[in-house]
Amino acid sequence: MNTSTPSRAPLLWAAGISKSYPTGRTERVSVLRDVSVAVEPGEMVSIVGPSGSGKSTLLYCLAGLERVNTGQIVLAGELVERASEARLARLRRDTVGFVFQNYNLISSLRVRENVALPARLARRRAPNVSAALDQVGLLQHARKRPGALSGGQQQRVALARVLAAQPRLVFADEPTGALDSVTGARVLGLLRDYAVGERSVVLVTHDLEAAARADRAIVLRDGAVVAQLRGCSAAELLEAQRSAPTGAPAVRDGALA
Ligand SMILES: Nc1ncnc2c1ncn2[C@@H]1O[C@H](COP(=O)(O)OP(=O)(O)OP(=O)(O)O)[C@@H](O)[C@H]1O
Repeated sequence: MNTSTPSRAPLLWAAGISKSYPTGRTERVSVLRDVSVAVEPGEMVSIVGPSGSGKSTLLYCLAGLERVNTGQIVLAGELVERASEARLARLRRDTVGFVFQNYNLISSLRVRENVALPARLARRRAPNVSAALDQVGLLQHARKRPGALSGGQQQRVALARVLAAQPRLVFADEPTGALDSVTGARVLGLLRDYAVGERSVVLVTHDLEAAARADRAIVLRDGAVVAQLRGCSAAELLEAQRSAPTGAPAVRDGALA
């Protein structure tokens, strides 16, 4: 693993991170092993791997939502391990947007209030809620409550909430999981377009076609990075997922972070 300090300042940099959970009084299950990742400004990175390989856990750790056991994460210039809970909460509020797999919308608030909330909490000036809802094709549902929407519509509200807040780093956990292929392609296009300038997107997905639209794909197996591919096809990702041996990261285009 390359754990040296990066030459260009990435928006997100993680070196040698490991994460385990207790499964009994003395036993632990190891979910992430010695994972190193860097995300540059303007980059869209996808994380793929079999079910249970640790994709969501990695996303949560990178976003500062889960603490790691070992290793370092630098998020927007801040060393996450050293940050107090309060500092970490501010960092997440000001820098990070997260599209959760289960949407995490507030059921008592209307759609437009849900979308406005993170931007308001971050004290950003008048978030453009209507534009964000329009981007995901849900402007006509702005006054409804989340419970009146389908799962796929709620997923798009969760994305609109992030788009309205305009964070520098967007983390999206299976953002097309509940969507039909046309709507899924539209959502991916929005995420793709978001990753420009100072802004980056990190995406977890089972959909290898979706993953291949990122600038770089990270392949996880058994909690370890087994390959990182830049500008690859879905077929190449499938092959990498199948064939790369655990513990021996494959690198293409010198893309290993
Ligand atoms: N809080 C926890 N306590 C114990 N084990 C956990 C916890 N969270 C995750 N795990 C375990 O970590 C492993 C990786 O889970 P994770 O959800 O990160 O995988 P994934 O690749 O995102 O899976 P999927 O594609 O099915 O969503 C799984 O075996 C899971 O059971």
